[in-house]
Amino acid sequence: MDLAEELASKQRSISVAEFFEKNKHLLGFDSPTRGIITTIKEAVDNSLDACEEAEILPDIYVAVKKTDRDVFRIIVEDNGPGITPAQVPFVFGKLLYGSRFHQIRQSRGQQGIGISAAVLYAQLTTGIPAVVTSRTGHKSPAHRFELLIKTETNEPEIVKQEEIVWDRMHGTRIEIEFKSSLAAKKRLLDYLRYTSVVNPHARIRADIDGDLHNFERASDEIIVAPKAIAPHPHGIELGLLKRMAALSDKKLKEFLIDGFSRVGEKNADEIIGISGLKNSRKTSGLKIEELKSLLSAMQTVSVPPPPASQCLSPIGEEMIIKGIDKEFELDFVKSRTRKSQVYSGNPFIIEAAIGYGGKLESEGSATLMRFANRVPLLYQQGACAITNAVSQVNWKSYNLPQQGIPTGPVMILVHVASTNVPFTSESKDAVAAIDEIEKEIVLVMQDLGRELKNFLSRRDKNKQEEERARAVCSLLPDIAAKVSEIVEKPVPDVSPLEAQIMRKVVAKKQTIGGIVEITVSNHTRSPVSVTVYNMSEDSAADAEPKTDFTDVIGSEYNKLWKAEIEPESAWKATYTGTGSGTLDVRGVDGKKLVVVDLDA
Ligand SMILES: Nc1ncnc2c1ncn2[C@@H]1O[C@H](COP(=O)(O)OP(=O)(O)OP(=O)(O)O)[C@@H](O)[C@H]1O
Repeated sequence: MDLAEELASKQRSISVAEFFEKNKHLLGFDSPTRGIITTIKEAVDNSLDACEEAEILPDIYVAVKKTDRDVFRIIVEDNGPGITPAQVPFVFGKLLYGSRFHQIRQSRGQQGIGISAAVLYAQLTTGIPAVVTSRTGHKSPAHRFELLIKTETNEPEIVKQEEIVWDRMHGTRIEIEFKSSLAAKKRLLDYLRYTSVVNPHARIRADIDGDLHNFERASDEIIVAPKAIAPHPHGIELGLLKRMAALSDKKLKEFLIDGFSRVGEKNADEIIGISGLKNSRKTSGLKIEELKSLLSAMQTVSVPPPPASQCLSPIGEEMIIKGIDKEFELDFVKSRTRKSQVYSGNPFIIEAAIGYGGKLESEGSATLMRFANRVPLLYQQGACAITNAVSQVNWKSYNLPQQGIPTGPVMILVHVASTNVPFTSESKDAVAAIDEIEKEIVLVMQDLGRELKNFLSRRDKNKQEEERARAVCSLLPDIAAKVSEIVEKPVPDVSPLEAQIMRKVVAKKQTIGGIVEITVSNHTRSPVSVTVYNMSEDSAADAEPKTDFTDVIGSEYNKLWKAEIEPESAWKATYTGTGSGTLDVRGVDGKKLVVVDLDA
């Protein structure tokens, strides 16, 4: 046998499951430790996507339980729409099977590979079948499956299937067991926390080997999944055009108008004119050279950008702040959602936030939170376009030291939302270097950098003022003593004067529609509690908080008005009140600091 024949005898096709079994690192299963995070990430992404599609507020339960020395059971359960029993084996037991691959819209999952890769990993390391329970509504029973993947054929193997009684009305629960370790527990918790920041509508409860964590929702606003759009003429490649043309029975002009986003009569005529083709041609009969001319004409003609508002779902500035506020304590935070842009025909939106101070580490690099389609990116930070763009900014001009990314108590969040996030690999760890995306990130960082600089200089000015006030106050008792000695009067109590100098309380009143707005700026180092009194009946000195305010404040009475004000921060509240009132600020010890008459 000659060499060619010998080689030929060894040739055989490779199933996709076999390929990924060997190349599991490509899907984020490069180490047992990482396996846990990747599995939870894939399952939680699916749960959030499914809840959005069904317009349900997500309630997700995540558990990691040690079952043996190095075997862990991962459980993810959601209250989503469930999966029909006919689909369950394929969703979890076949790679490259999913509902999103062919749709042009923002979604977390794309390739139909994520969760089945986790099933494959489990069968590789422990051989234990994945257990899936799913129910599609109260009228249908729940089904429980034990599943494996036939690697040679990439087909599901149903080890067991039964109808069971499940106390959930609808939802899906997956249980996967594989060899791993909890060495990356911190990263896992970061993943859950970051997921909660960019999905403030989701409630996530986690039991990490007995350690319970609750990530509450900060918003009851249901997120509606964006709508799929047709491909944009500037974002299409020859292969897809060839397939679309072959499958269509339309004439050229109709094919262009119906098959592509933003192509109207005028653009279609222009494209056909430039391509040199006849409008009467049916696209299924176009030859490869003709398709090439058509493609080139499609990319030459100027067509409005794809309808981003339809197919993208940015988080929004307010929601980003809500998400950050519920998970981090910061002195300052600002966010931005940029206008949509396009790269190679794919629409994208950049959102970002910058936070400072609070409980952030004052040493070392800033906390950089990278997200793509509301999913945190946890690995390959150095290889990501987000990191590169953040490092390109000259942070020193915003008074921040930097070593690549800024250093100090800074938190930076960047979210890339797109119908086609250009990841560097299938494991979706890092965003590829696309000029248009990097440019947008640099711009948003510069904008937020200016905001942070303003905050820092305001804070420094306040600090200076406070130091001056402290210096004056330290002299007051001596001055009072000296003056009393001269005028031969008893030494007066200077503490109210000290209080006035040290504590700046600003009360703003706007009586439009009976709403009074109060702003309290506390420049003391000690926390203060704030109480509002209605002074129409009682005297300022010994008035009790009036219950007529509790109507407005409700059960939040204590929580809201006893709120601690961080040094150097402003505090704002709105309440409805008609009578004249005073604002009484007391120290934690109950000592009256200052009373401001709201009518003054
Ligand atoms: N919890 C769930 N609830 C409802 N449907 C689900 C759930 N999990 C998965 N699915 C369905 O199964 C399909 C396949 O999921 P899978 O994780 O394999 O791929 P994907 O999320 O589409 O893409 P990716 O490979 O990028 O993660 C999804 O497209 C979705 O239609």
